[in-house]
Order: sequence, then structure tokens, then C-alpha cells
Amino acid sequence: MIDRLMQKIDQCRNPTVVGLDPTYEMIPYGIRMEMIEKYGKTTRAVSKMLLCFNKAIIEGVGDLVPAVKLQIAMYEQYGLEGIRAYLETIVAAKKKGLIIIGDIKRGDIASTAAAYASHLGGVTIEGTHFDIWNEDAVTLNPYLGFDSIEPFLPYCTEFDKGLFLLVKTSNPSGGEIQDLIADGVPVYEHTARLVSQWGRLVMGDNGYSKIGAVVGATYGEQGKSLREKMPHTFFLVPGYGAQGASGNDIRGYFDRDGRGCIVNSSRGIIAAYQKDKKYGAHNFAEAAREAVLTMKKDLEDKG
Ligand SMILES: O=C(O)c1cc(=O)[nH]c(=O)n1[C@@H]1O[C@H](COP(=O)(O)O)[C@@H](O)[C@H]1O
Repeated sequence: MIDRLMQKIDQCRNPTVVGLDPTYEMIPYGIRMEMIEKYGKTTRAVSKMLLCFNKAIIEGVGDLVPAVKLQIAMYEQYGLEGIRAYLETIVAAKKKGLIIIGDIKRGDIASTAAAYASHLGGVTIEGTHFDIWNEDAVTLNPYLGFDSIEPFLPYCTEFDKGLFLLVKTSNPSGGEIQDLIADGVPVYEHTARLVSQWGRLVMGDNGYSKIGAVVGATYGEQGKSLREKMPHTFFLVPGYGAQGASGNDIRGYFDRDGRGCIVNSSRGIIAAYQKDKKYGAHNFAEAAREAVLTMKKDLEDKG
């Protein structure tokens, strides 16, 4: 998956990942009313809204970016119908040739982590195998240690899937735990060392592991030093745009060849039409496309 991702980034000449994290308020009024007319005030209606919105965004940006990331809570909050929108969005994005990152941030003891690993491995019922989720990679929380990650590894090899493990998160409070000093170094550096070590078990063909790290764009200095410490770990970088980071903040996250990370923006792209009065609600996909092109340009002179 990491080699496929790198190839897609090269093809698009763009390391931007579009975060498909729609909120109810982001859905243009016209789409909301259309679905409520058809399905009433139900979670089914919301599911249809989310899917309709996502499909238009995918159409609008699909040729410009290598991947999309879906934050699963945005869908799970609507129960079964929300999950339906999640799964159907993945089908639509796959049709467009996009790599799918399921932002599920799971972490559990080995026996139940094995069930979470179905996100990558599917399930087998009486000898018949089913792919349920169809993500190419998922995000995990590694703070439970290796036995919480290990159940996912066979699928990295067998089905060419990938993982992105939280190392240094973008949120303001992340440092309360991640920056604590243990044995003279911050906790997130210990995590980085472990993630690199585990990554050696599932190396891709181009120098990077199928186990990547989530490194927030909002902590530029730490991100830069992690790049030096983790030469074989691809970074998924959130925090661009709505959380305040820009291309300048993440200059040091790329390797010498200008590779080594993908940069996510969710609200900054999919809700771009709400920020710029020149777009009407019906132009939301066009606004998202414009936002991707602006972000691409900003990331281009990363040096
Ligand atoms: O794992 C993530 O993707 C993630 C890690 C992190 O440290 N910070 C972070 O913002 N994210 C996710 O990245 C996305 C950021 O959304 P925007 O701030 O709207 O661009 C959301 O889906 C977050 O859940």
C-alpha cells in the first residue's frame, strides 16, 4: 500500500489528502431538504446527504489527489445508516482510483484488536471470505503497545494494506502525555522509536514501511526532528488549514526527494465554500477543488 500510495502521489504530483469528514451543517441546504423530503427526518436521510455530498467532492477533486481519509466518527454518530454512508463513500472513492485511509484510531488488547483488524483483513464466514470495509490503510493508537498492533500486520503483507500510528498528534492537549519526559526523552519519541522498529517487519519496496506515523502539522520542530529519526516511516500529517498549519510549518517533514508524507486537510477543503462568499452552496465541489489546488501550490515549494 505504501508503494501504491507513493506512486499515486507521484502521478498527481500532490501529497494532499482530502479528509471526508462532513458535518450535518456542511451539507448544503438544498441537499438536506431533498433527502428529508424523500426519507423524512431520519438517519437514512442523513446517510443519503453524506453520500451525496461526498460523491460530489470525490468527483470534484478525485483527479487531483492520491487519497482520501474518512474519519469514522463522522459516520458512526448516525448508527447503521451512517456506517452505510461510510462504506458507500469508500466504494465511490475506490471507483475513482483513490487510496482509502480509514481514520478509525483503534487500539485494544490483542484478542479484541484482532476483531478490529477486520477493517483490513475482512471476515470469513463458514469458509467464505468477505471484505467488509475496503480501506487501504487505517489509523491506530499505538499507546497500548505492540500486541494491539500485531493482529493487523498479517494483512499488511497478505493484502498489501497499511497502518498509520499516532505518534505526535496535532491537538493542543496532546503534549499533556506525549511530551512528558521519560528516561530523558519525550514520550512521543519513545513511541516513534517503537513505530520505526515495528515498521521494519513490513517494509515496502521504496524505502518506506507499510507502518506509517501520524505527525501533526501543528508542531513543526518536533515533526522535523521526527523525520530525521524515522527515515523509513511515511508520515500522515493532519492539522493543515482549519487547525492553523500551512506549508511553511511542515517543510521539514519531507525527505530529501520531497517525499515522505501526505498532508490531510478536511474542513479546509470540503467546507471551503462556506468560507469564501464567491461560492454559493451549489458550488461546494468547485470550491473544494480550488482549495485543493491552492494547498497543492502551497506544498509545492516545500524545498
Ligand atoms: O489521525 C488523524 O487523522 C488525526 C490525528 C491528529 O493528530 N490530528 C487530527 O486532526 N487528525 C484527524 O485529521 C482530521 C483533521 O481535520 P481538519 O482539522 O478539519 O483538517 C480529522 O479527521 C482528525 O480526526
